[in-house]
Amino acid sequence: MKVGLLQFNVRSGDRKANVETVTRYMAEAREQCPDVLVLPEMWTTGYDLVNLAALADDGEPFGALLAGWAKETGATIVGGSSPVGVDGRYANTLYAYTPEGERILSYEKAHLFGLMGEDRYLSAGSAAGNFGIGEVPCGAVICYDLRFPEWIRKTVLAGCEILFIPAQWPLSRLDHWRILLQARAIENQCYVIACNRTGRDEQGVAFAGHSMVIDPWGVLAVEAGEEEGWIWAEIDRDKVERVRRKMTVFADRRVDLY
Ligand SMILES: NC(=O)CCC(=O)C(=O)O
Repeated sequence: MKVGLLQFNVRSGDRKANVETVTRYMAEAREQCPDVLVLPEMWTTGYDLVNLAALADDGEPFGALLAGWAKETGATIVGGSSPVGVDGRYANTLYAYTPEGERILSYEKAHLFGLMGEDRYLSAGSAAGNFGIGEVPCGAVICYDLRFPEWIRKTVLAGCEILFIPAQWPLSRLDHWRILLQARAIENQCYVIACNRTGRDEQGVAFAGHSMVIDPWGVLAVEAGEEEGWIWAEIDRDKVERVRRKMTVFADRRVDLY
């Protein structure tokens, strides 16, 4: 499975510019014959939460754009997230689409990040983000969800060999980003595919980039720097099976204790 992660400088409040950027990169991705493409968190609008009512959509055209790119590239798209509003309730929502343009996941971020104002403007989701890419069981969480191992373990116990994590994670906590991603991969013995944004927002906050793919043994398969663009990795599903067989963490859990 060939996976591409796109990190770019998301323009706050400028949906048109962000869509243009991704459209340009999708044309580039097609040349790579990808299986899966991943986008960052809140890539359509950034964190312009004060203007949420004007910027959010009801799932369209966000969904139609992703479905179109999935068909155009022939890849499953794990489409990062966007503010989606229904009945005056807004959620940080992740969609995924098959290459045929069928939606296979709608996941709402479960843990709202107060330091970026999410708790004041957004509603939290409460359903786990399990889905499948063909026969491969996958899961997804969004950014701050990464700090909640219980939530991710629940997703993995429901069946997950590849965990996707779109993010807008600041450069000032790059060490947390890397350590937590590796820990989630090691403890859950699954691939972690984490796609972060780059650049600075309008308040001058710098974002880390450093999108990465980590294998089920915790080894970095690929890691971006801070520059914009695609990074690519090959996922070997057998590796998950080998690691889980070698070290029987799931069978060894003390479910009588916790
Ligand atoms: N967008 C987010 O959820 C950011 C989370 C974050 O920065 C953290 O340190 O956690």
